[in-house]
Amino acid sequence: MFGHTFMNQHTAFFDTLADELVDRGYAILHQGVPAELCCQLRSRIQELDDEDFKRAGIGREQDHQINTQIRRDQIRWLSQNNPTENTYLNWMDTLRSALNQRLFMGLFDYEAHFAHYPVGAFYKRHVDAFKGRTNRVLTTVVYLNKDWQKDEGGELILYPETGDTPIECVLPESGTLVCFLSDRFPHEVLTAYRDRYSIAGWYRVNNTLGDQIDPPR
Ligand SMILES: O=C(O)CCC(=O)C(=O)O
Ligand SMILES: [Fe+2]
Repeated sequence: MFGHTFMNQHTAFFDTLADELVDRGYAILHQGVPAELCCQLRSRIQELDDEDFKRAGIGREQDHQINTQIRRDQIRWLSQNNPTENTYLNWMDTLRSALNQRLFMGLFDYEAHFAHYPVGAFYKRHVDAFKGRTNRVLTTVVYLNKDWQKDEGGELILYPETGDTPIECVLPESGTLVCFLSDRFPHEVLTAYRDRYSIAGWYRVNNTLGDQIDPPR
C-alpha cells in the first residue's frame, strides 16, 4: 500500500523518531500522522455510534468504582475491516518495520483503540506495562483534535521513571504523535474540558510473558 516514493519521503521522519527513542526513550512529533489521514479518522469516529465506544477498564479489574477513579475514557478497538482504520494500521505497520530496521526492537505486532474523553474525563497517572509482565513495549498516542487550546485541558503529562516533576506536557492537537517505552514512563491525562479524541496503541513483542493486558480486550 505504501510504495517506494512514500518510503523515501518519510525516511527523515523515521530517522528522527528512532534517534529520539534512542536518546530519550520517547518522542513527540507534531506531524506524526499525515493530516489527510487524521481528517479521515475524524470522519470515521463521527460515523461510529456512541454505543460503539465502551467504558475502558483497568487490567482485569472488574470493580467499576475503582475504575472510574482512575480513568473515564471510552474506547473502541481498531479493525482492519474498515478501510480508514486499516489505512491507519498500515501506517503504524510501516512505522513498525522502520523502527525494527533502525533499532532491532523486534516489534511483532500492534493493537490500537480510539479513545474518547468526554468533558470531565481524565486518566490518572499510570504506566502502560510493568517490567517483565507484559509484551507491550512501545506506546503510541495520536491525537485527532483540531485547534486544541491550552485552556481546554486534556494534556498528556509524561513523568520520568522516578520522581514527580513532569518532563513533558503535550496538547492533544491533531497530527501529534507521542511514542514512548511502555514500561519506562508514568503518564496521565489531565481533565478535558472539550471532547478529546485520540488513538492509543501498543507495539508488542512476540513472547509468552504477556498475561496482563490492560485494558482487557
Ligand atoms: O491519550 C493520551 O494522551 C494517553 C492515553 C493513555 O495513557 C492510555 O490509553 O494508556
Ligand atoms: Fe497510558
